Amino acid sequence: MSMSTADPDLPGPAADPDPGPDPGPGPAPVAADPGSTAAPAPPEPAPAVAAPTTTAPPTTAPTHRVAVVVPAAGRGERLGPGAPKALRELGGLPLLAHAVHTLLAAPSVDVIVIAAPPSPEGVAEVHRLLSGLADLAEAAGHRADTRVVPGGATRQESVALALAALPEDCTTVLVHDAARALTPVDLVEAVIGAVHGGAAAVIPVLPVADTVKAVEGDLVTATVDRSGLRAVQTPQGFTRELLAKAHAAADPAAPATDDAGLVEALGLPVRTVPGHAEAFKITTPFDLVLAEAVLRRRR
Ligand SMILES: Nc1ccn([C@@H]2O[C@H](COP(=O)(O)OP(=O)(O)OP(=O)(O)O)[C@@H](O)[C@H]2O)c(=O)n1
Ligand SMILES: C[C@](O)(CO)[C@H](O)COP(=O)(O)O
Repeated sequence: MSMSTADPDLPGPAADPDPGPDPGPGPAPVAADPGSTAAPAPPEPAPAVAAPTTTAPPTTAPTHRVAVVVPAAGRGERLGPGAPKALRELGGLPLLAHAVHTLLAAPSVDVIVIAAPPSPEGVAEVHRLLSGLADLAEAAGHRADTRVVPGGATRQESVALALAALPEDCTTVLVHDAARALTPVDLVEAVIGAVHGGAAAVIPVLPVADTVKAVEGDLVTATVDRSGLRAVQTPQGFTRELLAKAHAAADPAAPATDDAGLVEALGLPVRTVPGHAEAFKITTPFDLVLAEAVLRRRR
């Protein structure tokens, strides 16, 4: 891939004149908004099975490619009734389209593997969405390898299924929630940079903004010292070897809420990099309102 974050060919927002409070030395918001000027191409007939979708493979394949696994199979129960969360709309496009467009705009990302909502309709919808994005990327001269697998019953299982579909030559792997639809491309690049810099497991984190209490029922039992606490985001980055080892040792019956947790369970170190406020996870209806506002401000 050879795409810059400020590529004028891609539909992206203008630089934000008022970026608002920054969480620290994290990356600045970037022009990676898939929804600002163009929607994906009209839906095309989708394949009946989850065949890999490959768009314009590079003419000379590098031997150490970077892959991003995108768990997108969640139902979005906290968002309320409706389609699987990754397929719900934000600014006229599915959350997953926003997330994938950002990954397509990240210069260091070579391969994207999506764990789709597991129903045949969900998988077909993700194929349709990707073909729309591929048209856009190709028109702009960008190349990315995209694959789709049906996701699993838990996030951990969805990630494991996507890992099984990774091309052999991917030696760095990021895991990135479709639900973090507005994550800046610079954060993706920062995580890849940290892995390439020698950290085998890397996660973006933010300080905890609120006072934190321990409770039993409706009674407070303690005020927790939050100075050593961090809220964790994605993308989380790993050497492929370590991530594969962590998933191989994982217990499907007691799934971890994030991939770094599996590395911690091995007793191995996980490094942090500064996260970004706009990489928040769209979980509740209020998060969707917030995301719409962020998108409007980018435009
Ligand atoms: N079986 C699952 C569950 C979750 N995810 C993905 O993991 C990410 C983080 O999960 P979360 O935001 O908690 O999504 P949901 O599980 O869909 O949310 P809820 O608990 O409200 O249903 C999302 O991109 C989601 O699609 C997944 O791929 N497979
Ligand atoms: C992986 C994650 O996004 C890190 O914050 C998060 O744990 C996933 O969401 P969940 O609500 O814990 O399933």
